[in-house]
Amino acid sequence: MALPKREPTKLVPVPSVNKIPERDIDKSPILECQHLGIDFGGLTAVNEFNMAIGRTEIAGLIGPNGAGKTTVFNLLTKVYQPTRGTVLLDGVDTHSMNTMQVNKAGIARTFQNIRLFNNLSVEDNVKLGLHNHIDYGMFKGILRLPAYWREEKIAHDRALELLSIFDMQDLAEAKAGSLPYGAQRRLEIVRALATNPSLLLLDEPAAGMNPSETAELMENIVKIRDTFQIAVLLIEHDMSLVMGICEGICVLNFGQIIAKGTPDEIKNDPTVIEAYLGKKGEN
Ligand SMILES: Nc1ncnc2c1ncn2[C@@H]1O[C@H](COP(=O)(O)OP(=O)(O)OP(=O)(O)O)[C@@H](O)[C@H]1O
Repeated sequence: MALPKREPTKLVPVPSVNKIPERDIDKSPILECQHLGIDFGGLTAVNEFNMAIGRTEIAGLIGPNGAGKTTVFNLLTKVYQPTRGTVLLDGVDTHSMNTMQVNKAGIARTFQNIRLFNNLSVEDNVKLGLHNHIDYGMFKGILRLPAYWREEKIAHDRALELLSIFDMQDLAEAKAGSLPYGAQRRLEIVRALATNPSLLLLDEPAAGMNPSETAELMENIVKIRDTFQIAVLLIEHDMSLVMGICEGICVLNFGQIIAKGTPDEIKNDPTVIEAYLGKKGEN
């Protein structure tokens, strides 16, 4: 399947990161999941998962431990093939795509447990994400032709530009494994952004962060959405983050959607309170 090549978005200054726009979901969703489900032997981990996400929406996927949230991410990124249902990315069925093809088509993700190349530099970790989109060419690389150096310079400049989102450009030469925990989480997001996604999946981005790091992360997620004009779907247990920046929230319990709505609707939904928020101590 021929996928349209997307130009990387130019970074532009963001006037305000506090403005939450109207949900644009009805205009034309970037992602649609229809009757999505997966069984592992006798266990139905996810069933009848129906969700649409607007092109510049920040959406949340919440639910108790084991509810099926990461499994949904694994279905969207083709780590798992669904047992049933359809995923449409920008209207295109991802059924026949593998993980790499889904990434090229526009879905990038970070992981619950950080997965960086610890012995590579920060810059090289970002360049690995850029690789999908820059044509180094084997012979150009081996022979170190001028075109190789031109593309290498483009990759270097783009990596620093992306790192500057989190003010990490001065850390470009540091080993990824030497960074503090919060910075490693930020680097994972930068590396995902380097693949030029139209939908960014963040699996517990605030895990292990202190409240001030989480507040900064919230601003940065909004800034990323505003700058790149992309959609973000995040899994998070930190309700201040979810309720603070998500426009639409989907709640899973035992693999089933039990509620969907705006933060206010979710906060006041008795099923959610009983299944999840109540148990978490009225966050
Ligand atoms: N590869 C697999 N084989 C068998 N069962 C699996 C597999 N992956 C996930 N599961 C099961 O599917 C269910 C959902 O797991 P999942 O990790 O998606 O939950 P989660 O909502 O992300 O939980 P947490 O918040 O703890 O990360 C669990 O019962 C889990 O044991």
